[in-house]
Amino acid sequence: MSKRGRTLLIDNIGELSTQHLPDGDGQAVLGAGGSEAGVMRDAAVVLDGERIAWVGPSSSAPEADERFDSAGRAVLPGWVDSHSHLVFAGDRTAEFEARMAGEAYAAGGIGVTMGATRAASDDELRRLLAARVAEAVAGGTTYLETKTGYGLDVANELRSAALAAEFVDEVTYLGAHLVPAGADADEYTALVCGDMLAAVRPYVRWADVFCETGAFSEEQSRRVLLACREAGLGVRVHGNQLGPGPGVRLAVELGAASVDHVNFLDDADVEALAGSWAGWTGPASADSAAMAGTVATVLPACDLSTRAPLAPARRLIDAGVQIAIASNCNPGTSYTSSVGFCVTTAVLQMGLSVQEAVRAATFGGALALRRHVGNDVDGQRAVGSIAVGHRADLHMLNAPSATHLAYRPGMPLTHAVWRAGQRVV
Ligand SMILES: N=CN[C@@H](CCC(=O)O)C(=O)O
Ligand SMILES: [Zn+2]
Repeated sequence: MSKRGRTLLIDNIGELSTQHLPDGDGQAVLGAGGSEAGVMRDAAVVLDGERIAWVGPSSSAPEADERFDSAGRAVLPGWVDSHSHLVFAGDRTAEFEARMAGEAYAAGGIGVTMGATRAASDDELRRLLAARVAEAVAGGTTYLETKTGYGLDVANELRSAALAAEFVDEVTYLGAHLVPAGADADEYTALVCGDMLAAVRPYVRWADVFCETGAFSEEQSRRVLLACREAGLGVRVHGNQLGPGPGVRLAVELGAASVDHVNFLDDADVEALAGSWAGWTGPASADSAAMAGTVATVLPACDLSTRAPLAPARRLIDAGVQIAIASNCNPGTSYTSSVGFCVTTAVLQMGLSVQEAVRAATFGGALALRRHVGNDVDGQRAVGSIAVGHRADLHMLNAPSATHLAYRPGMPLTHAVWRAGQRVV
């Protein structure tokens, strides 16, 4: 084994959920009940600096500089949280209480957080961001996306993007989150496509649009997504959250990497999403990122917190759609960064097997961010699965199997976390 960094052998792993399924997408196998593709028993992993250097049976593991005895615990890839909104100040407890008393969620609450965020100093936002990222890591998240979207003018969207880039792995431009009160919708859309986009562009890899009644129409959303794509950003969509609508079909039409929420889907939406995956031959093929379709990202904590019908994750998987599970951490609809809680809910309430849910929150998130492949390409390694050459992002549970995530809901099962080879929990 090459000695590029200090090596660490993690052995006696009772159950290793690699989520590495090179011969196909694996979802059908995982859903078949009992079969566990991508899972090894009595396994070991060797980390070499930031990368995974070896994966195999514990009994034949090579020696390393240091050793960590897992004592039979389960190990998964670190969570890949592909959808969050962490750049904000203030909270919306009163809105949440009103919702629990029967009021429906509406997009307008975003304006409340916009006001608090604009009023906060850079240092205050930095402190809040650092605390939120630390909470996510403590729960096993090792790769994190976050969005702008509570600035909603050029200066504050730029500030949000720049601050986010200091703290997270991927930043998404969400100037098209809400038309600020008093602004003309078409003029604001033009700003989002023009000066605002130019300002944030150096800090962001993605653009997103809230395509929903009360936010941005199909036509406005298309304009924003096309302008952002033209500027070299990958695109994604908040769609079909509050009711049936054009979000999913627009996302597929424009080759979005993901459409997120997907609570209200008709047959045509599911067919469009499935069709986007028709030419995909799985994670191992050379053109795996280029051929990937539109991931449907489900947000179980948001569904519970807004009392929305749960997104039809089971139906999507059965139709051949690749799904992700993410936290959607934000002050309005989902004030939690616990991906573990989302996985638990997906198993208990959405009909996913444990390995399907773990896969969606690891490999699925990576796929939604197009980081599921790559071996030091552009300085990036694959995340979301455990295989040689991938980034050494591991989540060890204080439990013998991932099943305990659902079997022991709400328990603090995170025992240790390595991010890019560094022990962070
Ligand atoms: N739906 C749009 N955006 C957020 C909610 C934002 C808010 O209410 O502050 C979401 O993903 O749920
Ligand atoms: Zn969101």
